[in-house]
Amino acid sequence: MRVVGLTGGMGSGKTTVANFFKDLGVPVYIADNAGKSLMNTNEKLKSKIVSLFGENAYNEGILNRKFIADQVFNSPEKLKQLNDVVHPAVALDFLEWKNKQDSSYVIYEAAILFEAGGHNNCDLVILVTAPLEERIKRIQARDKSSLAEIEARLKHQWSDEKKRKLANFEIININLPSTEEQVRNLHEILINTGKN
Ligand SMILES: CC(C)(COP(=O)(O)OP(=O)(O)OC[C@H]1O[C@@H](n2cnc3c(N)ncnc32)[C@H](O)[C@@H]1O)[C@@H](O)C(=O)NCCC(=O)NCCS
Ligand SMILES: Nc1ncnc2c1ncn2[C@@H]1O[C@H](COP(=O)(O)OP(=O)(O)OP(=O)(O)O)[C@@H](O)[C@H]1O
Repeated sequence: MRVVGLTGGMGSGKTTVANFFKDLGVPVYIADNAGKSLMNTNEKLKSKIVSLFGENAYNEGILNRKFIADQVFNSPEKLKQLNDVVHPAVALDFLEWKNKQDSSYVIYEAAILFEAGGHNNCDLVILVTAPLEERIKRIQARDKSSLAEIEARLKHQWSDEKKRKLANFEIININLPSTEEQVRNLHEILINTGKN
C-alpha cells in the first residue's frame, strides 16, 4: 500500500483536497487532527507537554491551544520542543491506522510534512498551492485570526518554491470545480501506476 503525502501552506486548501480524495473512497489520515487528539488523550504525551509548558497547557484535561500557539509560534525553540514530542506519537498512530486500511494507497495529510521530514516516509507527495494573498483571505474568513497571528505561523513554513522541488504532483487550488477535477485525474494516475 502506497503512502501519498498531501501538504501545502496554511490556507492552501489541503483539507479541502483531502475531502475530495475521501469522496473517491481513498482512506485519509489528517496528521494535524491526530496530533490534536493525541495531545488530549495520550497520557505520556500530555505529561511531556506539561513539563515543557507548565500546568497552564491544559484546562480541565483539554489542551489550551491558544496558550500553546502564542508561545510556540513566537519561539522557534519552543516550537521545535513541541514538534519533537508530538511528531513521534503521530507517526506511531499513523502506522497503526495504516495497518487497518485496505486500499491501493492512503493519503497522509500534514501541514508541515517537508519541514518535519515526514516526506521521507511517503512514496509520493502532492503539494496544494494557491496565491498567498488568497490563502491569507481564506484563513481570516475561516479562523478570524489576525494578520500578525497568520504571519507568525507562515514564518515557520517553507515557501512553495522550496516545497515544489520535493513534490511529485501539484494541485493548484483556486477554483473548486477545477480542484476537484485535478483530484480525480490524479486519483486515476495513482491507481494505474500502483497496479504492478
Ligand atoms: C500549536 C497548536 C496547539 C495550535 O493549534 P490551532 O488549533 O491554533 O492550530 P491548528 O493545529 O489547527 O493548525 C492550523 C495551521 O497552523 C499551522 N501550523 C500548525 N502547527 C504548525 C507547526 N508545527 N509549524 C508550522 N505551522 C504549523 C498549519 O498551517 C496548520 O494547518 C497546534 O498547531 C500544534 O499542536 N502544533 C504543533 C504540533 C504539530 O506540528 N502539528 C502538526 C502536525 S502533527
Ligand atoms: N478554492 C477555494 N475557493 C474558496 N475557498 C476555499 C477554496 N479552497 C479552500 N477554501 C476555504 O479556505 C479555507 C482554508 O481551506 P482548508 O481548510 O482546506 O486549508 P488548509 O490548507 O487545510 O488550511 P490550514 O493549513 O490552515 O489548516 C477553508 O475555509 C476552505 O473552505
